[in-house]
Amino acid sequence: MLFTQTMVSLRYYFLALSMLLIGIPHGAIDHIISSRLYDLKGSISDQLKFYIPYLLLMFLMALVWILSGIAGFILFVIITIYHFGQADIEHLDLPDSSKRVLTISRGLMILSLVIFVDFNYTLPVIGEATGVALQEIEWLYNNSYLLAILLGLQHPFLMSFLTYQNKERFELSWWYPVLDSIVILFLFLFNDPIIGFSLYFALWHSMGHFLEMKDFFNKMGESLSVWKFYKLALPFSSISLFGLAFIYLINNSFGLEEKMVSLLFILISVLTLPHVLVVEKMLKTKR
Ligand SMILES: CC1=C(/C=C/C(C)=C/C=C/C(C)=C/C=O)C(C)(C)CCC1
Ligand SMILES: [Fe+2]
Repeated sequence: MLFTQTMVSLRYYFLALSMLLIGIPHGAIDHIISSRLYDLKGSISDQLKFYIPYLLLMFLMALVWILSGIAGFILFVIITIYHFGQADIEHLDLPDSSKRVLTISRGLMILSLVIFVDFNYTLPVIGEATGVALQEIEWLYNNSYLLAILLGLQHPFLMSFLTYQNKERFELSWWYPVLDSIVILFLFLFNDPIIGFSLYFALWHSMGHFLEMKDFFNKMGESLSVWKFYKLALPFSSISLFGLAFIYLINNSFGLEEKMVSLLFILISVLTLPHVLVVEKMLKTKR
């Protein structure tokens, strides 16, 4: 119990550390990836070819949130499911149809676990962001833990089924991805959602992305060491961190935890839309 309480009191440090070490940097080299993808040089017109669409997409996402919290949230749910699923499933040697199923199933598992394992905490946060008091929808509230378990369990099941069916492609290790999906399920079921999310975001999502980027650089005849990665990510990571610190300070003086987390949540989603499209293009090009 004491251990759990200590962990919960430290959860925002966990989240900050995970975002600082890799969550933010993994998106902060989108401009470098794009310059390789679209063969952009240092000229102003080439730079604008990246920044205008990228910023426009961020603006668009912010606009959706402003116009309708629920529309912003639904769009974000779709993007997150796809992006989390894709980043984890892409490297598996499976037929495209199985990959598509597993991408959705994986993203659905992770997002549902984040949202439903501790709905007393997350539903008010989402309620604050969307303006819809989800925590007052009785059916949802009463069945949250069941939803977490069902939407969580479907993934290891589908994964076992589809990897076993293709086991000749994996030789002895068809069950590795199954084990991996069970580890994630347990990671979330027995943890605070913020801690579960931080660990998943740093150790699976961002790490997987880093390896894909490294691979992408190699295919382009360049290298990407950890050191080079951080150096390239430094400018935009610093900007994001200053922004976050600023919001944190402002909110702290008004002091409302739900408001702060929900704002963080909206910001993540604004940054995520263009990022997802860059990653999508990178993965398609790599094939
Ligand atoms: C619901 C919810 C959260 C979910 C965050 C998500 C789902 C982030 C997705 C990020 C992506 C897709 C990044 C891509 O690189 C938080 C912030 C943990 C706080 C508690 C409520
Ligand atoms: Fe990502």
